[in-house]
Amino acid sequence: MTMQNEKNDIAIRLSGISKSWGAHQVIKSLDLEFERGQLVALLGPSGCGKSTLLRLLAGLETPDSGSVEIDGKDVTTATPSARGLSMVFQSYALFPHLSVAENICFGMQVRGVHAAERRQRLLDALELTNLQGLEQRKPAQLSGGQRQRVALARAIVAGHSICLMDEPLSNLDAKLRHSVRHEIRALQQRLNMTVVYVTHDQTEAMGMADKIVLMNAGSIVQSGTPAELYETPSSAFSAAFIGSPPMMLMDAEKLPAALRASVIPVGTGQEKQLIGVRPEHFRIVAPSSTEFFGTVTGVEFQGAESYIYLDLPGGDAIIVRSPEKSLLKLGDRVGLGWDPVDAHVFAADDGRRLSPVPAPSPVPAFLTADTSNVHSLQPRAAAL
Ligand SMILES: Nc1ncnc2c1ncn2[C@@H]1O[C@H](COP(=O)(O)OP(=O)(O)OP(=O)(O)O)[C@@H](O)[C@H]1O
Repeated sequence: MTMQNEKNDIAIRLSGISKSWGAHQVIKSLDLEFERGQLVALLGPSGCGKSTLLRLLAGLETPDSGSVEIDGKDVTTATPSARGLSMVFQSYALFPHLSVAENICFGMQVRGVHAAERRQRLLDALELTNLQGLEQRKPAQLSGGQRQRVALARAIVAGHSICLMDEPLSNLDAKLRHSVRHEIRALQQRLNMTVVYVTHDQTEAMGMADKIVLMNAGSIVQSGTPAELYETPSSAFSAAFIGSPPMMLMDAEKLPAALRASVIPVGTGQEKQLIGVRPEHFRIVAPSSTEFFGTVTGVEFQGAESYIYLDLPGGDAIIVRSPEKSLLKLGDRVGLGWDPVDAHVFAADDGRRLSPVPAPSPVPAFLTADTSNVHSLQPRAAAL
């Protein structure tokens, strides 16, 4: 890849961005790049600075220091309209007195886009967002999901390749959230848009994003693909934030010595540690085969799996995810174990990861397999 291409693949670059409100530093000297055509989720707990970061990107706030580059141009002090971005907010921000079509076309009209061009873009956006037939309705006559699709259509007709979204699904009920989430992802991929997507919902980020930027208290805690964050959390914070239920963190001192010794990395035995295991990686075994036990405090049947709530002798409580319908009852005592490769060790004081980062697993054979037969199938498929 040439230097020129490398530069072109970065849609947005933030360098040393800081922002304070009074004495409260909300964004702490942050560096971040957004690759073109990716959906990147800014994820983190309430108040960690996600929306502020998005507003700095949009030009709705100015950073105290650092720079914002879009498509290789410094836009740190540029107005929102000069940045060539579209935005979708949780509140939809639709004009109540305008119809769906008028809401979608409003920005184009203001910018003086020719009527025929406006009409064509409107028709395309209505089709992409599945809003045909609703053009004349007012926002009050639409469901929440339809209103959010109008907001999406408005972002699409703007024709910008970068779209910023701030919790666009949080006003929708759980079922609708799932379907609109799927629609947003499909649209983003179809139009090859660069989307920066703010959410505090890790399921949403895991399900939609090419990359997750996990934030806490104004800093980036970890960034990577959803699988990287899930499989190799860099800190106890990442481990406990990602996953539903998240990784279970147990005080290492309260676990049987043999179990502890099987996972603690050499040379780190002096400090207090937490051992993390994902709920699906616990094994329920016969009590006679282990020194590690738990007492059942609840069982939740979820259809495809069961969650078993257990109290551990040291006082920790854990959730075990079982792929079967569990027959365990309250008060049952069960033996527990895990495969050492599925345990993660963190420092108890600052939460940093102590266990080594495993080498990336080899690319599965089916992804590198000879694809000549795929090509040979194409003419046949075309003939059908
Ligand atoms: N205009 C403002 N004036 C003063 N403080 C502000 C302002 N905007 C945001 N803050 C503060 O900055 C911090 C970060 O806010 P921000 O909205 O970026 O967080 P967030 O991660 O998006 O949270 P949420 O998920 O709750 O929206 C919060 O403590 C908030 O109170």
